[in-house]
Amino acid sequence: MGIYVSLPFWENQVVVEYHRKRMASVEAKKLLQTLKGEDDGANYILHAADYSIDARQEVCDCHPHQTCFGRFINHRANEDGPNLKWKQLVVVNVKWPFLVATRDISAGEELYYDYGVRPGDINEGQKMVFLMSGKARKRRRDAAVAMENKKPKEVGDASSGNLKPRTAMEIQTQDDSSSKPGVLAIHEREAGEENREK
Ligand SMILES: C[S@@+](CC[C@H](N)C(=O)[O-])C[C@H]1O[C@@H](n2cnc3c(N)ncnc32)[C@H](O)[C@@H]1O
Repeated sequence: MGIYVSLPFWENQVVVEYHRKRMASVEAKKLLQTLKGEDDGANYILHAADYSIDARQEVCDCHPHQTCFGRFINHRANEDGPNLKWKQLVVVNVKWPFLVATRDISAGEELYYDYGVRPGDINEGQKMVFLMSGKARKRRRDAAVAMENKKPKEVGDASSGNLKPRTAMEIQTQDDSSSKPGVLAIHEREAGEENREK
């Protein structure tokens, strides 16, 4: 589940309070030792400087009939452009964590903030499968294509086991009648040779 907004927000506007049970960070750290996996809700605990908010439960004693929307907001790392960041605001002399828009947010957008965790380092041994943002997916695709373009292609007669690595190859459909239809062959393009595919 994630949170999608039905109204627009503008940059720096407070979107939601991360409100639930407040506890000292020392206490939260002890609690984390007892939580084994993400099913225990460890990722619903937000750590501020000297206090933490335990939002494992949907409701809290002071708001027994209201859910905390902040606890449903998913993670997106800062480099992938989350649209929220958390900020402490003082309410009646007490600091509380709020989620504030990092840019204008349009109605219909999903909310994200950076939990400050990275694959491999979440709460010592706990696992979180990281969803990839569209941008991160594109970066990975582009990197794969760049790698593929750099890689020397191997050519030759596979049946004889006589594969010769070559670079700067052109791959086109086999047009030799003696070969099986549809099999790909690799032809080295001579300088000035016409492109046989055209
Ligand atoms: C604070 S909750 C966020 C709301 C959660 N999606 C839900 O439905 O209750 C944190 C949990 O959401 C999931 N989550 C949040 N961001 C994620 C991401 N970028 N990739 C994968 N799972 C994510 C993980 O299961 C994590 O333990």
